[in-house]
Amino acid sequence: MDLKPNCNSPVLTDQIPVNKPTLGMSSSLTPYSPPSATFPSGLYLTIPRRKPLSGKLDEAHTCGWLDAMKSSSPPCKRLVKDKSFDSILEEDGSNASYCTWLSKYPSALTSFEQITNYAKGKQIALFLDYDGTLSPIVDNPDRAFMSSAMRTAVKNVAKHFPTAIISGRSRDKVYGFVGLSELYYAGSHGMDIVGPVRGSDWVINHPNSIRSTNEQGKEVSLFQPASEFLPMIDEVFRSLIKNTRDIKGAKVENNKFCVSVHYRLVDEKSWPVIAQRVTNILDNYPRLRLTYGRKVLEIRPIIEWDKGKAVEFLLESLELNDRDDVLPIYVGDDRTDEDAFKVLREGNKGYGILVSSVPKETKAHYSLRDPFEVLQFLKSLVRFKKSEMVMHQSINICSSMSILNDK
Ligand SMILES: O=P(O)(O)OC[C@H]1O[C@H](O[C@H]2O[C@H](CO)[C@@H](O)[C@H](O)[C@H]2O)[C@H](O)[C@@H](O)[C@@H]1O
Repeated sequence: MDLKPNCNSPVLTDQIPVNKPTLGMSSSLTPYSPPSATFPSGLYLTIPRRKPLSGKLDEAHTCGWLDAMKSSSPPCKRLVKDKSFDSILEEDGSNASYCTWLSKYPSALTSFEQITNYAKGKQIALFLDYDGTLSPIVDNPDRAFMSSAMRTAVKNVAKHFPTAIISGRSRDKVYGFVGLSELYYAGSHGMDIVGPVRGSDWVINHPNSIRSTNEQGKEVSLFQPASEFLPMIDEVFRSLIKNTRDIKGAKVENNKFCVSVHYRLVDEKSWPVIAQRVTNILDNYPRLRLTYGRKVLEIRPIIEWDKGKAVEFLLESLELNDRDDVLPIYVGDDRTDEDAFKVLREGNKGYGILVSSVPKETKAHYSLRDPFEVLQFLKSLVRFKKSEMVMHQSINICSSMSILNDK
């Protein structure tokens, strides 16, 4: 995983690689651009960068990323090979740790009543990550299909609640996997959003917003705050392909406004090589930064934009932002989802739900173990909504009858 085991605690903690303080910096360290900020300059993170060391191996620099890459594996895997992480957890008593962790981040299923009590009379807005949340993590990123049961569940929640998918993938690719036109989609970690043609002046008149039409010919608003980076990202993508071609198992994925370098299928012995090649290339691109996810290094523009900003942007577009009668819920499994959890927690806006079967430090409020539990949660939301509708209908019938009786 993206989070590093802490020797003294069973909880995996977020670790920014050493020797590279300028990269992978949490956007939380930079203030949110006020609505009046002009883009693109208002969107840039001012990240001081090291000068590239021409032609030299920069070991310390690469080692930081190598540590991060290693930490994205289950902590015990290096000790006990060829066992599933869950069975390892049971063996070393960490299941108890998971239970302790659950008391801080309760299951959204067992706490469902608490969630819906708070949601009563409110409009729920649902934000869903894709990989590891709606689809299980698999070796080949091109085959990360969601089940038809999950598709049906997402389709059903979208009938009752505005629903958006926010993914690190390119928007087209994630749309290809999900295939539901009734949702909103944000690809490239929120740097490519298709939303409704409404919202505040800030959203509508934003210099990075344009009117467009979607696959169904419907008018939509397209927000791409990193559009000027497209040629650069393309160049880096090609360079990464060329420079990792000889590393067995390495896979470079073009996510339009960011690039993923996968090392899930790369022998651990070659991880230093991957880390070195990627950081060497990035040294030539001071306007790009490196972050990491689940056995993946992610290269993206240094703009101050992430999944948290995407949630705020979509809420604003849906005219649901900063309203007491709205409850946003974000479900995600990865480090990049923490930006969205943070926005919801710090703004006291709604609930973050972390999908994880191991204890992790998180800004989420609740947890779910895996995509199967996500499916149960989505189904429960639909049942809750239907029961609320039935209750309202009964109340309406009763009051109409009492009006008639009065007459
Ligand atoms: O924001 P997300 O939708 O969670 O996207 C994050 C990355 O997800 C994908 O990679 C992850 O899932 C793959 C398929 O299960 C797995 O093979 C890989 O190891 C995971 O890191 C996607 O391929 C990446 O481009 C996204 O950045």
